[in-house]
Amino acid sequence: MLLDNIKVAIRIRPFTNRELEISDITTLLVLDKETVSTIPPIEAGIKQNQKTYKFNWVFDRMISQKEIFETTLEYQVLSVLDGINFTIMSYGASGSGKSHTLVKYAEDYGLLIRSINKIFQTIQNKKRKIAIKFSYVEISQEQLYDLLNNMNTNLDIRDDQDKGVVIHGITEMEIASTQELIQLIQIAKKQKSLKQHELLIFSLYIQDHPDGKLVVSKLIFADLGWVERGAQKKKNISLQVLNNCISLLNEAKKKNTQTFIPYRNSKLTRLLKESLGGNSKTLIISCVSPAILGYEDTIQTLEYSQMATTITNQTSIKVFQDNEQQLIMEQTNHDLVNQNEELKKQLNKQSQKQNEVIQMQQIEKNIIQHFNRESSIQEDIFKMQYEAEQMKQGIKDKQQLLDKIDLSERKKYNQLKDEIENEQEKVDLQEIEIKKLQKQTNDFTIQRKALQDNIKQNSLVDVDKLYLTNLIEKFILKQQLQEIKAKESIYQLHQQEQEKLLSLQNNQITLRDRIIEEQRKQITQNFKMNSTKRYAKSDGSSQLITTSKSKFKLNPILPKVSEKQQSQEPYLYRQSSSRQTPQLQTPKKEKKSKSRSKSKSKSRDKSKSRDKFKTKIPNKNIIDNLSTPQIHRYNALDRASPSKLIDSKSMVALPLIQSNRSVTKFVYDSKSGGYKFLEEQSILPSQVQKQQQKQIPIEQDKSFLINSSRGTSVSKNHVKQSLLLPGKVNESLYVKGFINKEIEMKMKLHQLNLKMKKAPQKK
Ligand SMILES: Nc1ncnc2c1ncn2[C@@H]1O[C@H](COP(=O)(O)OP(=O)(O)OP(=O)(O)O)[C@@H](O)[C@H]1O
Repeated sequence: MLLDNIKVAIRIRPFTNRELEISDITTLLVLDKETVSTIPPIEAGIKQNQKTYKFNWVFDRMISQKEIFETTLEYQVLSVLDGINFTIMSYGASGSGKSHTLVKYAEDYGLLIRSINKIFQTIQNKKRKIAIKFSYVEISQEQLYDLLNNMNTNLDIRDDQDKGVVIHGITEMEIASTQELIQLIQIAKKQKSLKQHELLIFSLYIQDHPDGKLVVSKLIFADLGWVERGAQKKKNISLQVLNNCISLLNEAKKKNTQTFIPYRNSKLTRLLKESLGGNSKTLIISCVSPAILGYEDTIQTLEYSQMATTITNQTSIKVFQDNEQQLIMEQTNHDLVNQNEELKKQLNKQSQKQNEVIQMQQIEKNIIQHFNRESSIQEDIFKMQYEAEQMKQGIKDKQQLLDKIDLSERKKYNQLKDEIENEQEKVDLQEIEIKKLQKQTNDFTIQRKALQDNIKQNSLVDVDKLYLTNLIEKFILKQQLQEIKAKESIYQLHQQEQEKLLSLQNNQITLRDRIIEEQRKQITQNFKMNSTKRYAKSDGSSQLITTSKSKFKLNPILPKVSEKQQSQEPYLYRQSSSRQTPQLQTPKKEKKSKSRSKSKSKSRDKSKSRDKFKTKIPNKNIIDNLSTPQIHRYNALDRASPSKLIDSKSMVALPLIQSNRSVTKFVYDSKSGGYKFLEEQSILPSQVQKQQQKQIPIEQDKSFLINSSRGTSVSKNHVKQSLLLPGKVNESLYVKGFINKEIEMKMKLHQLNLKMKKAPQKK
C-alpha cells in the first residue's frame, strides 16, 4: 500500500543563542514519544488554536544524534543489504537542523555517517560480498550538478529497465570505509554552490544475495532545501512538487484509489519516485525550531509531515483448519481486542489528564514569564521617570542660583549654565528612552489579551481556566500597585519641591513685613516730630495750627470721647468745649424749591428712604477696600479745624472738617452703594449764620450735613468732592449712626416748627 513504508519523525532542535535573546518560551510541547502539541505564541499576538500532531517519533530538544539513529535507523537501514531501497529525507525550514541531523560528518555525526558505518560494520562482521558506490548530486533550480566532478553539469535523469531511475553520466565512487566517505564529502562540499537539495546516493551491489543473483539496492540521503517565502518561493519548484506528490499520495491512500502522481514535474520527485511510491522504505525526518521566531515555519513543516504519515494498525488473523478451535480463537481474539480497547481508553484518559497538567504548567509558565518581562520594563520606565524628575528639579534649583549670580562672576555663571544645559540634554535623552520603552508596553496589552483568549479557547477544565485567569488578574493588580507606588514617589518629589517654594515665600513675606513695620515706625516717628511742632499749645489742648502741606497729616491728638457720649451718639459726637450743638443743615435752594404740598409726601418718602436705608447695609467690599487710609484725603483738612468728630469707634481717627468757607458732608453714594465725604464750599458765611437757625436739616438722598461750628450755608452748586471714607468702619455702628433716634426726633421737630411758622404767614 502506498505510503505505508514511510515513517515520519519530528526533531525539535535546541534554541539558538539568538533565539534565546528574544524569548525562551517554547511553541512546542512534546506530550509523548509520538505526540507533539503546538503552543501558539502570545508574543506575536497570533491567535491560533493549539494543535496536536502524532508521528512515528517525536524527538525533543535534548535528544542526541545517537539516540535518534538508534531509534529510527540502526537496524532498519540494514534492509538495504537485503536488496530493499531506503530513503532518508530531512525536511524543514532553513536553519531548523536538517543538515545537522542528516549529513553532519564531524564529531557528533549525523544519520548518514552513522548508517554507513553500521552497514560497513555489518558487512565486515558477516563477511558479506557487497560493493558500495557513492554519488553526490545537487539539484539547484531544476539543474543537476555532480558534486564529485564539477565538470559534470546539467545531468539527465533516465529510467533504466534494470536499475530503475538513474542519473545519466553521474560519477560513482566506490567506498570501502566510513573514513573514505567522509573525505569524499569534505571534497564535495567545497564544490557546493547555492544549496537547494542535496542527494547522497549509495548503490549497493549485493553479490551474495540468497537468490544467487547480483542485487542492486539504493540508499539515498536527501537533504531538502526549504521553500523560502517571497522571491525565492517560485524557484524552489522541486519542493513544491514534492509536497504536492505527498499530498496526492495521502489522498489516494485515504480514498484507497489510484491517483496520478506528478513525479515528473520536478527533478527531485523523479529521483525520489521509488522512495515515495515504489519498493522503498522511507524515513522523513522533519526538523523544527521551538522558538517563537520560526513558529509559522514550524506549523508548515508539521502540516506537511502530517500528510506523509500513515499510522495504521494492521492485524492479521491467522486461518485455522479446525473450525471449533477457530471459533474459540476468534472469541478470545475478540475479547482481547475489547480489553485492549478499554485499556487504551483508560490510558488515553490518563494521558489526557497528564497532557492537561503539562499544558496548564506551560501556560502558567508563559503567564509568569510574560508578566515578569512586562513588570521589569515598567520598573525601568518608572525608575527613568523618577530620575528625570529629579534631574528636572536639580535644573530648576540651578536655574534659580543662576538668576542670583552677579554678572560680574562670569566664570561661575558660565559654568553653571553649562551644567544646566548638560543636564537638560540628559533629561531629553532620558525622555526619548522612556518613550521607546512605553511603546513596547503597548504591545503588552495585546499580548495580555492573547493570553486570556488562549486560556478561554483551551480545552482545560474550568477550574484550571479560572486559576489561570485569576493568576493574570493577580499580576495585573500587582502591576497597578507598582504603578501607583511609582506615581506616589514622583508626587512626593513634587511635594518636596512645593514645600521648598513655600518656605522660600514665607521667608520673603516675613522679610517684607519687617520692612513695612520699620517703615511704619519711621513714619510715626517723623509724624510725631512734625505734629509736636504743629499742635504744640501752651494749655496742652490740641488744635491745628498749621496748614503746611505735610504729606501725612493725620490728626493724632483727638479730643477724648467719653464712654457715655459714645453710646448715646455713636455716630455724631459733639466736642464738649464747643458752645454750639451739631446741626443738620439743608442747602437753601433745596428748601426753597420744596412746596408745602410736597412736604407731606416728602416726609413719607423720607420714612420710606429711611426704611430702605435700614435694610441697606453698606457694601462690605467698598468698606474693606477703603480701609487703607488715602493720603490725599488729608489735603482737605489743611484748612479745617477738628471741632467735630464722627464717632471714633466707627470712624477711625477721623478729623472733622470745618472752616468758614466749607462744610463736610457725609453722603450716601448710590452709584457705589457706599458712603463718602463731600466737602462743600459755602458762600456768604455771614449771611447764612442768621438763616442757619431757621433752616431745618433735611436728610436727602440718605445724606446729611455735619455742620460747622459757626454754621454755614451750603450751596449745592459749590459742592466739591474731597474726602473718601476714613479708617476701618464698624458696620453695625455705622448703620446705627444713621437711624440715631435723636436726629430723627430733631428732624421731626424742625418740620413741625416749620409748619407752625409757615401756617400763620399764609393766613
Ligand atoms: N540538534 C541540534 N543540536 C545542536 N545544534 C544544532 C542542532 N540542530 C541544528 N543545530 C545547529 O543549528 C544551525 C543550523 O542547522 P543546520 O545548518 O543543520 O540547518 P539547516 O536546516 O540545514 O539549514 P539550511 O537549510 O539553511 O542549510 C547549525 O549551526 C547547527 O549546528
